Amino acid sequence: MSMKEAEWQQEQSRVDEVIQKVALQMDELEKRTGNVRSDVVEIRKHFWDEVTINFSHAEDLTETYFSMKQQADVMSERERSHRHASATLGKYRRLVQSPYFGRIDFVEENTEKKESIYLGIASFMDEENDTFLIYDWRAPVSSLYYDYGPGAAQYDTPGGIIKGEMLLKRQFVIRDGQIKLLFDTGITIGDELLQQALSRSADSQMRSIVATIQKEQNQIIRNERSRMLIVQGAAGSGKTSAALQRVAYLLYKNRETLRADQMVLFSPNPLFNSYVSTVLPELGEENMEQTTFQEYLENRLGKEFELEDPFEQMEYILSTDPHTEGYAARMESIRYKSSAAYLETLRKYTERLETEGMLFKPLAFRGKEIVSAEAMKVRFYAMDAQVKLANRVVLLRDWLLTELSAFAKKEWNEAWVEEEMELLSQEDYQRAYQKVRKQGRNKEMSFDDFNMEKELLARVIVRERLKPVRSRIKSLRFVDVTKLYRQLFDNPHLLTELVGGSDLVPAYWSEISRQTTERMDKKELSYEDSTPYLYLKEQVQGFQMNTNVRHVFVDEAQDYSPFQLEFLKRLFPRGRMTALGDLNQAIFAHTSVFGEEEPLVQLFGSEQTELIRLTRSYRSTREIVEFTRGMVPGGESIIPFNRGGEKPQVISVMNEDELHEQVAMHIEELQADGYESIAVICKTAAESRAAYEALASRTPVNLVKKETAAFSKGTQIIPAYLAKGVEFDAVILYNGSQHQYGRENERKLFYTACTRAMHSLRVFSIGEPSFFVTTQPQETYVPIALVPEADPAAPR
Ligand SMILES: Nc1ncnc2c1ncn2[C@@H]1O[C@H](COP(=O)(O)OP(=O)(O)OP(=O)(O)O)[C@@H](O)[C@H]1O
Repeated sequence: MSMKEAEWQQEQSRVDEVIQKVALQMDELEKRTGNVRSDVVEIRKHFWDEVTINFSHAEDLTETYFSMKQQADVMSERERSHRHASATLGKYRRLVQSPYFGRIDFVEENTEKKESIYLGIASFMDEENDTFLIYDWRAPVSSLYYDYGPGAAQYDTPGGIIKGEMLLKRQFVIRDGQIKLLFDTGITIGDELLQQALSRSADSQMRSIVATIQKEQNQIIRNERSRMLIVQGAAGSGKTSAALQRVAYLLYKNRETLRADQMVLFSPNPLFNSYVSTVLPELGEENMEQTTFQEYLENRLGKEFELEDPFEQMEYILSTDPHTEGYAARMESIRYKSSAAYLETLRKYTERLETEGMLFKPLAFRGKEIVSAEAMKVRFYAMDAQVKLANRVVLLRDWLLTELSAFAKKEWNEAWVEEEMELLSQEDYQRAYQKVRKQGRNKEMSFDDFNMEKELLARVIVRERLKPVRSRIKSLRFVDVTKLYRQLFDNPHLLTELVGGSDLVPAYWSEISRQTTERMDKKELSYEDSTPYLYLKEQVQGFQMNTNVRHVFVDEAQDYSPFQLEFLKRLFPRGRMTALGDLNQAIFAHTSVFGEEEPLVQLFGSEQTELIRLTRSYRSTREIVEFTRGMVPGGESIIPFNRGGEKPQVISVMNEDELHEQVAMHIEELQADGYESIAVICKTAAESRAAYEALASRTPVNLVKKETAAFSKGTQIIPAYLAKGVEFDAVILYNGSQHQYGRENERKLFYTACTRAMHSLRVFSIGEPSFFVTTQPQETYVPIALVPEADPAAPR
């Protein structure tokens, strides 16, 4: 037996031994959870048997309360331990299949003892001698595996840095308890394993990457120093993967203090949420909260306005002829309203409102004015100017509530109240009467007194009718935020003054103003107006904050305006932020925060900010990276992971019919080659729909829309902006012609679409391909021109 075989056998016997021990503990735990489960069921069934119920006297009531509480506590404790045991069981089930993926032998400085550390997705302890048979990949010592090769090495622990020497670094692939692959490796996590991981077929769901985390990704995962961590990484460089492993790491490291619901991920679309939702459960952790910025806006403004979403905005930009009237103004409007300059304008505007210009809506009831807008204004500006705008609004609210009470008092004796009293239905009367009785009891009034009863009934009626006014006051709706925002567009002098001179007013301002007010008249807000509007609203009505959240992850951060990130910072004042993005995939027309690093760094200040760059691209084959990297500035620094495949094909056809015939043929060819996830990526939703209609009769395909919640199996037809963050085995770019992608501002969208491909990329075009393709070096792709077949009858 060779040395290698002997080692292999030794390792296999260790695997067998560990699995046996895990299985044993699993059995015990299963029995225990079974018991706890039946306990919980029993307690639920007999909950009321154990509770003493007696409502006759005050003491009995107290006893009943404590008796119920005790039962509820017992039950929730059992439920908690049941939940915990089920989670552990889930981990053990995974461990018996594949207990670990790595081993390091390490000798700590100044000691002679060599320790072999095996790494898996969860720790496992030998109960007989209290030693770890498997270390969790997130344990402090495990970072040695990701950061070093054999030689001098060190790792951080809560007690300080531990130095020593790594003697061995070994990797395993274990499936169903059998070692399938075993090798010793140097500094990087073996290319062989990574090759294996990356040559697999793309899934409709993302997978965890714990066995092959790269050194620079490990820095993202374990970073705990900075308040703001910016990750700028090429397409497919593992930003999303690193972010998700980071969530798992933080949950492990801070397991006593941090819960999954204290972390929130902002993702590009709902489809993406479902795509990444399996990674954390696979690692034995609960999913963090997931949302989109649009969902947040809807939640805050959806009742007041019909909000345009970012995809509708994209559709407009991409499918409208740039010569159309109003197009240039809209583009400028999007650019300006998403810029830091506009944020500054709004800041100045609110500063100005501190001394003048607040607008209020009068309070009225049955045609009578309770408080006029003017009176509110006078009262507002009579307050101490040092008090912040939003705080003054709260003071005004309190004053309005007292004014309302005074008004109500005067209404009690009005004729309409008497009339209503007479018209009260039996049911309403009873209800009002009950209320009166309740109040009467508190005030110890005699109900024989008819007049008193009448007066109380009148009060109830007035209070009921004034409810909408009261709720208007309480929710601060007496401030006319809509008009305050509109003023910026209704009054050209105001903007000139705020920006500091007419030469600084954005181009097309009068057209921008017309478009904005026209929309607002219809109770609509464009996507570019929603965040600024909400910002102004919060400046005057006070900020809503979420102090529960500790970590905010912003994926595809390049699609956020400086405005939006500023917003997220305010919204989560106790949260650290991890912003992951790729400037080259900034598909929106607005200014990107990743455009320059400066504004992003300024968000928390350079002291509290750290920037990590990822330049290795793992998703696509070397050929696809070599073809696509030339499309974007700085692309030459993108390093492909060395995994080969076919060169991208660029196929030109004559017309739509031919396009559909060819695309359908290629889908079938790719399927025959074993590719399971195939995407036909289109420019817009409109083009996707047309492609679907033409292709569905030729081959089975699914149409992905913005509402689609999860991918179904098979071939997807999808607009490029919804394919963000997602990947496919093979990508067919539906029509990458010069006609479709001839504008410079479509470059990033085109690049984003092409970089979704893992193994195969085919770009079709009706007629000449886009200049994004034809400007690439000839040797990076295979051009195929399908010209009409020559007529055999024609003379040669
Ligand atoms: N260390 C790794 N080991 C194995 N696979 C990896 C590793 N890092 C990244 N990958 C794989 O590379 C692919 C791209 O990763 P991911 O989606 O996280 O990249 P991204 O930077 O977010 O991409 P994009 O910006 O293009 O959306 C995924 O299939 C992921 O599993």
